[in-house]
Amino acid sequence: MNLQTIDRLAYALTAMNNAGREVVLVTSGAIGVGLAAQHLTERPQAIAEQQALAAIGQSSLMRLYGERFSDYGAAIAQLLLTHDVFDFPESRQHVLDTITQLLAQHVIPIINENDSVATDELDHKTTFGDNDQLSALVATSIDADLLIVLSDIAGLYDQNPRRHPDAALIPVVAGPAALGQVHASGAGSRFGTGGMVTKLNAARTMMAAGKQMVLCSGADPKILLQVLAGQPVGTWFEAKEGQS
Ligand SMILES: Nc1ncnc2c1ncn2[C@@H]1O[C@H](COP(=O)(O)OP(=O)(O)O)[C@@H](O)[C@H]1O
Ligand SMILES: N[C@@H](CCC(=O)OP(=O)(O)O)C(=O)O
Repeated sequence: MNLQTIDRLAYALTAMNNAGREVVLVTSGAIGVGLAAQHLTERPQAIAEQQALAAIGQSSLMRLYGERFSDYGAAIAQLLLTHDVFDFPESRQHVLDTITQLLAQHVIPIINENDSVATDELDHKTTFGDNDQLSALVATSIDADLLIVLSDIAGLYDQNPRRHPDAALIPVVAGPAALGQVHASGAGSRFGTGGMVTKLNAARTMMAAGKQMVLCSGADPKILLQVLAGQPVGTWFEAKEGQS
């Protein structure tokens, strides 16, 4: 676990919250923290083992967030969601009502997939759903102005920079037609799951809802403050051509 990054994330999100922004955090990490707790170095293949690790890791992850956010004086809450919550209007509405209440009370909702009850239906197949899509689903459902995706990479490149050192960062992708031209592939690290493909799916969801998304490095979460200041960091996905 990268405690310094979590600390900086808590700092940046609290600063945003204090400035009057409504902040919702979608976080991964349950399985990763579970792996560390069980002294494992590789993610197991079996779904049941991964679900058990998520159950172990999620509570530690939240304890950590709880400590860090309270250091900065922010209150947090946990929501664990599965994709089907959004398929049923009543359950979707209950989730939205909960988030609305939390935001009204200046509490920062922290959302992860409820990995231990997630099934292998939908597009989960042999793996869990990805938090890139979940974050886009949440962002569009709550009518968020902006989705910021913090990744292990500085943004979208014209080809996978792990394989092509001469790859160039794409600062803006304006509209679905431009997104259609982009090449991307799967996960870049041992712990990442979806790779760029799932991030582009998230961007597609945001664009379809007429919303912006920024993809940037999560190495130093203070980058969030730069994004909100409109600085040209990472890749900005605009809903339409000519918006940036
Ligand atoms: N065109 C591309 N631009 C940037 N990254 C790419 C691209 N194609 C594939 N990737 C890979 O996607 C990875 C990011 O996805 P992933 O590892 O799942 O990240 P995270 O853990 O942040 O969700 C990058 O580290 C990189 O290896
Ligand atoms: N819900 C899972 C992670 C899902 C996921 O999208 O992971 P990642 O690709 O690391 O963002 C967890 O908390 O471990």
